Amino acid sequence: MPTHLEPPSTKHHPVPSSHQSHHGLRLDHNQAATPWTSKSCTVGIRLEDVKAAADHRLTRPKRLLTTKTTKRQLPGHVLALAQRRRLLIAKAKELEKRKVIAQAKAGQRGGQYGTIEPSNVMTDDISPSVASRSVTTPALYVIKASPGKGLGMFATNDILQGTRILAEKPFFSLAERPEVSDSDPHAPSDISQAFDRLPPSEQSKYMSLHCPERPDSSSIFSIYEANCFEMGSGTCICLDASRINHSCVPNAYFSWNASIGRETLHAVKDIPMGEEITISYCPAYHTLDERKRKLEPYVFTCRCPACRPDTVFGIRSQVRRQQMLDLHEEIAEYQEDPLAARIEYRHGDERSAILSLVNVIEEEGLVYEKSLAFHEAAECYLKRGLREEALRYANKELDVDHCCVGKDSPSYKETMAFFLRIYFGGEEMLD
Ligand SMILES: C[S@@+](CC[C@H](N)C(=O)[O-])C[C@H]1O[C@@H](n2cnc3c(N)ncnc32)[C@H](O)[C@@H]1O
Repeated sequence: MPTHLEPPSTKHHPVPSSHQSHHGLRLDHNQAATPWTSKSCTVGIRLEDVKAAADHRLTRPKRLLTTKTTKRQLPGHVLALAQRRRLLIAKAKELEKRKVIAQAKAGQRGGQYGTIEPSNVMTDDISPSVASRSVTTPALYVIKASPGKGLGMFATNDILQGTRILAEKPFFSLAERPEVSDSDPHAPSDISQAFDRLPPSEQSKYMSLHCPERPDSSSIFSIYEANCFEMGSGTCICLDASRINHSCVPNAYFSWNASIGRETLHAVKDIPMGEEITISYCPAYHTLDERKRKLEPYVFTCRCPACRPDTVFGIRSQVRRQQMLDLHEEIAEYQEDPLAARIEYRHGDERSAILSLVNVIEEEGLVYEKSLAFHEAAECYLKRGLREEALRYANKELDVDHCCVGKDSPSYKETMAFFLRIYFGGEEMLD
């Protein structure tokens, strides 16, 4: 089953050819190796964080004053940045205030990226199983029939982009055992033993989850494969999250947040009340045929806009997905051998290939994938000594990560660290 893979500390570019293991809702993108440089940071800018980090840094005078870069940049440049920062902070506060008002009007609680605490966020003083059960009357979504798809998750309010829709504790989990198989790190016996340890009432909840008809395997195994999510180095079942259906152009993003020990779901677009909330069970860097193959274990035919070759969007999507793959390869080539790449490819340099990739991703209506592209763009500008541009793209990366994983996610914090390293001195500051 498709699984959201959120590695604890790094993000990697997707490499379609090596994507083998999409069991359950395990999201593959984090797992994939990549010819691109691995990304060691994460998400969306909150100016308060920049300010807090800046203040923190300024209270560490020794390090500040012994930094070659800082000494060189203190005059004028720092003052201008500080001035700009003050203006941006004021603007961000105003925007935040407006968003809170808008969300209050929409009947939601909270009002910023990642700050909404939906009613299904469980407290630590109840067991995961009880907690999962308590997710029956969530504020932002309802689980109900989705025509042709079984059950699905639907927005009960207008949900703003970046809102944390769900933060669910695992119902039960399994440590990964790569020795079992590369593509399927869980032995059926691991799953049935974990199942046997559940109390009968929990077993019946487990058995009520969707079970694809697969004659080759037991129901307990098929249910796990069709419903499990990546969870650090293992996988888990979350009762509500398991009801989210797939779209190749999803409106939400699912990831494991190790800081809070929960699977989180964020709106990557504004989701109108009544709309189905969807995630992608497989990586975006796949052609239509490849996606079909990846989705086979789930035993359904995807009819999302990207999988409709009878529509204009569907036709164009096929071109774009191929472009994404080609650009991915081209960027890797520029990083490995720029001279050879310049002869072979039309873009002339890595930077313009990355910017083309960002455009294609945007046209395709994908969001999370932009984070990696923005990161590459930031690093690329940094390599050329174009710090302001690098900062601009690191800032965009931070925004995407903020929207997709939330500020409390370790990967967001890594992206913030990356952003701040550029902000405070560029590449020389990278340690
Ligand atoms: C993790 S479950 C999702 C919730 C499930 N619909 C339910 O009733 O519990 C995965 C299963 O949902 C169905 N499904 C998911 N996305 C779908 C889609 N886009 N179209 C049709 N069926 C879908 C498939 O049967 C798939 O095996």
